[in-house]
Amino acid sequence: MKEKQLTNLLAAVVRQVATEDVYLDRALRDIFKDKKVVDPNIRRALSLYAPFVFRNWYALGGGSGESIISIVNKALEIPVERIDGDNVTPESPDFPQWFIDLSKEELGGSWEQELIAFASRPKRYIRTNTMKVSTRNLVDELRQQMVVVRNVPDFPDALEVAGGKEIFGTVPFKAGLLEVQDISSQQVAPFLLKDYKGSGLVVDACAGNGGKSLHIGTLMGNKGRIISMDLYPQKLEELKRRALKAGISNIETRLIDTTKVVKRMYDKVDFLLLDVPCSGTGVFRRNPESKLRMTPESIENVKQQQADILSRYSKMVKPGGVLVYATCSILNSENRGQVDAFLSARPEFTLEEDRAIMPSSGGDGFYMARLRRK
Ligand SMILES: C[S@@+](CC[C@H](N)C(=O)[O-])C[C@H]1O[C@@H](n2cnc3c(N)ncnc32)[C@H](O)[C@@H]1O
Repeated sequence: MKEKQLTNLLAAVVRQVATEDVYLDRALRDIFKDKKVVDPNIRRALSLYAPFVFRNWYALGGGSGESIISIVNKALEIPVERIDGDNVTPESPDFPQWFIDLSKEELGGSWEQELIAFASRPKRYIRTNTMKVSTRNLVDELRQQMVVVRNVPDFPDALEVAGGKEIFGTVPFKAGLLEVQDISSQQVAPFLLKDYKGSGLVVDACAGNGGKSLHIGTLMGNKGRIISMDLYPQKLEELKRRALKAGISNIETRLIDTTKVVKRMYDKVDFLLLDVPCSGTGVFRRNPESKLRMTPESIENVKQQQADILSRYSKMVKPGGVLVYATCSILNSENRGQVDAFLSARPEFTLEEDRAIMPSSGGDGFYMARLRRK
């Protein structure tokens, strides 16, 4: 009876994601709410099997005409303990052939190791909001809430969530004592502010919901000035809500509704972050369903946006100022390739340092480059 329920619910989630373009997180959240799935074993099984199906989509027959129910049945043949224990290492990467070819071209000899790394479950990380609490006290508070966390070597403000109660329901989360943020993404704000000495205008020009802006605000100790920009007002509204909750008050938001918004800032910015839209090829572990939607055209399209943003927004940087270009892609053509093309067109910038974090390191695939205007 329970098996039947699990099969039906899993098939419903997979169908929604595969055929209706719904995000996996969203489909799971909706099914937990709408269908009132109360049995904790079924909830747990669904949240393990649904991402597993998409991490192994092609191996299970997706993309070659197999029915959803047959894909789901094949996945459910694998015992839940194996999926939970992260023990399923595929023999080959689970991607369409065109992406495998592209990865060989872009990543060289390490392509297979990196694509296979996406088969494991993502680790979950949080960042202490040091404006409100020390990491040590946060660990105590989370333990009282039955959340199992461990310290992360070399990242004093980061914790890995190893199990226990779901973090979103806890008192420390509701009180804004922490942010959920991948360990790779946590490297960007310190990379941007490496030479920040307590003064200078900081702009996060592709700020989205504010993951990086909040970290920047925290590192600046709520002093100085950050302008967070984006094309979408609803994202900036969410950023403001999160900043309020986190107790960060040095962020000002600015909607890019005309080209003038950026032009007005030419030559004014000391630290500019361009966390540009990208293919998301570094975060397949977290969003395994995104490989079903990606096409060669969508990647080309996003590369044009990156080049355009780099070319126009870099004019905001003042002489002597810093520009950090970041993506959550593993493709060289979106990363160092973009930076090199930019540098040859704009010799007034020099590259100080760049860092490519690959998925085999355990976190999301990420790239960041710090350039300085002469
Ligand atoms: C990778 S996401 C940023 C994530 C965000 N920085 C964070 O840490 O949560 C890229 C963002 O760029 C925004 N965007 C896309 N095109 C843009 C443009 N031309 N100018 C500014 N923002 C843009 C998107 O709306 C999206 O929020």
